[in-house]
Parts: sequence; C-alpha cells; structure tokens
Amino acid sequence: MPLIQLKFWSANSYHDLKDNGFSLLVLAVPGFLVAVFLLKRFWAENRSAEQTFYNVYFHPLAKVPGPCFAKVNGSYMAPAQAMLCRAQTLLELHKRYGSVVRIGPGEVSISDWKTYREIYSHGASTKQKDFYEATRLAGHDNVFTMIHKDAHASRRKIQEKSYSQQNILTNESLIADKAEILTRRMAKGSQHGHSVDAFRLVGLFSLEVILACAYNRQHGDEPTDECTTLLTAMDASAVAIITSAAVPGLKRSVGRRLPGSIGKAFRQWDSWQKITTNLLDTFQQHELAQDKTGRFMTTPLLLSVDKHLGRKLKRDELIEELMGLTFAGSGTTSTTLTYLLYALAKDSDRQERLREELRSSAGDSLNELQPLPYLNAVIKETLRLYPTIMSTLPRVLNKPLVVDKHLLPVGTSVGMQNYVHHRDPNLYPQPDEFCPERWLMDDAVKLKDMDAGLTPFSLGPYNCIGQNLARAELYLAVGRVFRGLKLTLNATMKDSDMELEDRFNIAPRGRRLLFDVKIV
Ligand code: HEM
Repeated sequence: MPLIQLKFWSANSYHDLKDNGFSLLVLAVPGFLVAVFLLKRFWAENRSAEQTFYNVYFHPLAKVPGPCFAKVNGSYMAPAQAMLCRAQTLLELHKRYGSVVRIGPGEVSISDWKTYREIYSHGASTKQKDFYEATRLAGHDNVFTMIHKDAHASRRKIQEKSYSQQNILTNESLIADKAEILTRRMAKGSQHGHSVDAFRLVGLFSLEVILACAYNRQHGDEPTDECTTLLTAMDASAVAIITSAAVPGLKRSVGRRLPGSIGKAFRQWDSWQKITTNLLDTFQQHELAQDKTGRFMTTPLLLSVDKHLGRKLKRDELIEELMGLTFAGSGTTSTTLTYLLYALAKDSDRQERLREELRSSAGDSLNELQPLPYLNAVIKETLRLYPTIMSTLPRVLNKPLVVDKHLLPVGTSVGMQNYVHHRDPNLYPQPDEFCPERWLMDDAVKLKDMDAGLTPFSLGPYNCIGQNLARAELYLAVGRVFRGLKLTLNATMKDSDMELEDRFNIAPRGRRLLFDVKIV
C-alpha cells in the first residue's frame, strides 16, 4: 500500500474508531468484505500478465502520471474512501503528480478549475453508473441517481418549480420562522450558563426547513421526536449507504442483520424510510387538497406526470424521491452553516464586522440581506473552504478531453472535487485560510476567475436543484444569529472535532460544535 494511504490507516485512526463505539468484530466484518471485494476487482482487472503489462505500458492513459499501483488497481482509492479521506488524499496526489492524476487503470482525477465547465456541461460526460446507482435509497431511482439523460430531465422538470426563486420567496416566512427558532434555541442555551451544541441545532434547523417546505410540517421551539429521530436515522444511514456502495454484494436485507454499528446503521436506514412513508401519508391526507398553488415540494411530485415514464410516480418511487430530497437538502445546508458559524466564532474581528453590517441593514428579509457585501463574502468563503459536497463527482467522458497535454479518450472515468480545486493556491492565495476579504478585492479579472473556480453547487444539467433554497436558508439564518448573538468557541472544543470527514458530503469528525453564546 503506498505511503500516502498508509498515513491514514494509523494506530490513531483505529483507536479513534474504537472510541467511537466500534468493536473489533464490527471492524473485521466489513474489513473482510472490503478485502474480498478489492481482491476480486484486482483479479478481474489483471486476469493475465499481458493485461497488467497493457495497463502499465500500452493503455491510452499510460502516460498520465500517478502512483504505480493505481495503474493496475481500480480500487486504489478504496482504502482512503473507507477511511473517509478520499478528497484529502486526492489533494495530496495532485500536489505530487500535477493537475491530472491516474487513480485507476481507466480513471483520472483532475484539479484544474478551468476544466470543470468542460467536464460537467451538457453532453460532455455521463454520470458514472456504479457510483450513482449505489446511492439509491429505497430501491428506485431518484433525480440524483438517474443516469439516463431523458429520464433525469423529466424527473427534474417535475421539481424545478419548487426550487424557483419565486417559490422560495413564497416560503420565505417558513424559512425565516425556523431561523428565528434556531436563534432562540442558541440564546436559550446560553441563559442557563451552558455551552450550546450548534452542530445539533443547525442540523435541526435545516431539517425543519425541509419538512416545512416539503410537507408543511411545523415545529416549535422545543425539538420534536419526529425531527430528532429523523436526524439520527439519516446521519447513521450515511454509514450504511457508504458501506453498501463499497461492498456491492451487501444488500440491505443482509446489512440489517449485521452486528454492531454497521447493522445498526442499516436498521436506522429502515427507520428513515418508515418516517418518510408516514410524512407522505399525512401530507396526502391533510395537506394536499389545500395546496392549490403547489408551494410544498411534495405536491408536484404527487400530481405531475413524469413525461419519460408517461405516468405519475408510484408510491415507492415517491418515497425514494422524498428520501433523496430530505437527504440532499438538509445535511448539505446544515454542514455549510455549521462551518460558517465555526469560522466566525474563531475570529471575533470578522464576526464583529459582519454584525455591524447586519445592524446597518434596514431589515432581515431576503431582499434586504442578499445585497450585503460582507455577508456575501462570508458565505462564498465558507462554500470555498468547506464545500459540503467535497468529494469526486464521477463522470464518464462522452467526448475526448485534453487536459495539461494529456488526451483522455471517450469512456475515461474522470472526476473533480471541490475540496481540491477550491484550494488551488494560484487562484486562492493562502488557500487554507478563511478570508472573506478575498472576495471584496477590486481586481475584476481576478474575481471573475475566482468565481469561475467556485463550484460548490456544481454546473450543468446535474447541478444542485436546491441552491436557491440553500442560499435563502444561509442568508436568513446568518442574518438573525449574528445580529443578536456573539459566538465564542467553547474551551473544550478540539481542532480534531472539526476535521472534515469525506462522506461525499462533509461531516465534522467530532459531531459537535460547542459555543459559549452571549446575547448582544
Ligand atoms: C449549501 C447547500 C448545498 C450544496 C453545497 C449542494 C451541492 C450540490 C451539488 C454539488 C450537487 C451535484 C451532485 C452531483 O453531481 O453528483 C447537488 C445536487 C443536488 N442537490 Fe444540492 N446542495 C445543497 C443544498 C441542497 C438543497 C437545500 C436541496 C433540496 C432541498 C438540494 C437538492 C439537490 C438535488 C435533488 C440534487 C440532484 C440534482 C440533479 O441531479 O438533478 N441540495 N447539490
């Protein structure tokens, strides 16, 4: 195993896992399954010495630099993926080998931000089947997993209106209400002299927004069982989803019988599906008839005809789509907000600058918050440094692509990752620093390039359908929290608590963000 990966599988990593409740048996079962899978894959790719020789010397990608083992091993990145540090590993590989790195016999990673548009625009590439199909949540396709161009376009069409800026403005009062609840919960924690766990409160906030905008579910200041159970179930399910993607033969019916944390994660996945089914049923019985304008996201899903299928969605397909939107819509915004609060809690001067700007604004509606320059710079810088979809968006080329003098033929698996090109030091000097001021410089040419390199929501036909909603949540929540509260990092917080775990979506390693909160 190359040095770069060994670094991640250290004694510390094992002890950390143990501390997090993993037993040896729990590590051994999936470890064994992954090892079998890796061996099988290696064997399939190198059936003969000739094949290995071809992969190394005559393959169309033979001249693309990269670790030797990756040339003959399609699972080269699997250990890093299993250790939740795929994007970080790729950044190191790019530093070593340049802007194009061969990471499998037929696969490359690219770090040049100028190539992003070429890869992810209409017609240039197709979603990689194995990866996206492995993320089905209830056994069907949802808009995120769909590979087929027309099937995807017609499923997306049904939902587009829900995420239009106009519909977001219609639902602004719902989102603002949740943002006020978030602020009150943070303030309340401080009154009792305790630290406040913003990671949990922000997770509840973005989930409550989705439940309000999708199902018209309203929750008050006291967190409900429905939300806390759903939040726990979705967080745990991520482990089951990653495990079943890494071990293709591992079906849910088997997974839920496994011992320890992995089996528990699979059972939480069942619980998430059950809660979604109840939410759908309740909406159909009590809300659908009143929603004449289709402002709640579930309404168009229930009533529209999917043109590609030539019919409305069936119950199982609806559940799949709704699980997908809850997952895509809550963890993403909440991690972004978590890291934004974290970055400013560490930096009282910048926090104060933002507060002054917010207080000088006439009000805290979306229309009043959206033009504020420093608020925008803070949000952009958070999306750059902590891009919630940090990892590879894997594609297969439909057209040949030339990058850094390397010709990548049709059929090559390619991928870029926000974590990598958002840290390009030529585009963003001192890339590991949180510096909102970089977005306020006068150099228009430089800013244009920086904007082009900033792709947190991706581009092209599969870009984030929910980005208007996500931005609205960020404006409304940040506006309220910092106008009235001063946040300081609690002394018990360790840097390692906020290390980025690459679960495709970022997750802070310690699963907590403790603040001392003062009402100002
Ligand atoms: C800061 C918050 C968010 C970020 C950074 C983000 C980022 C992304 C990215 C990068 C993709 C492309 C994934 C790929 O190509 O594999 C994506 C897709 C998607 N996002 Fe978001 N997202 C956010 C919030 C949301 C919200 C609030 C929703 C919905 C409520 C949402 C729903 C979706 C859906 C359904 C897709 C699949 C779109 C398609 O394939 O047509 N996202 N998101």
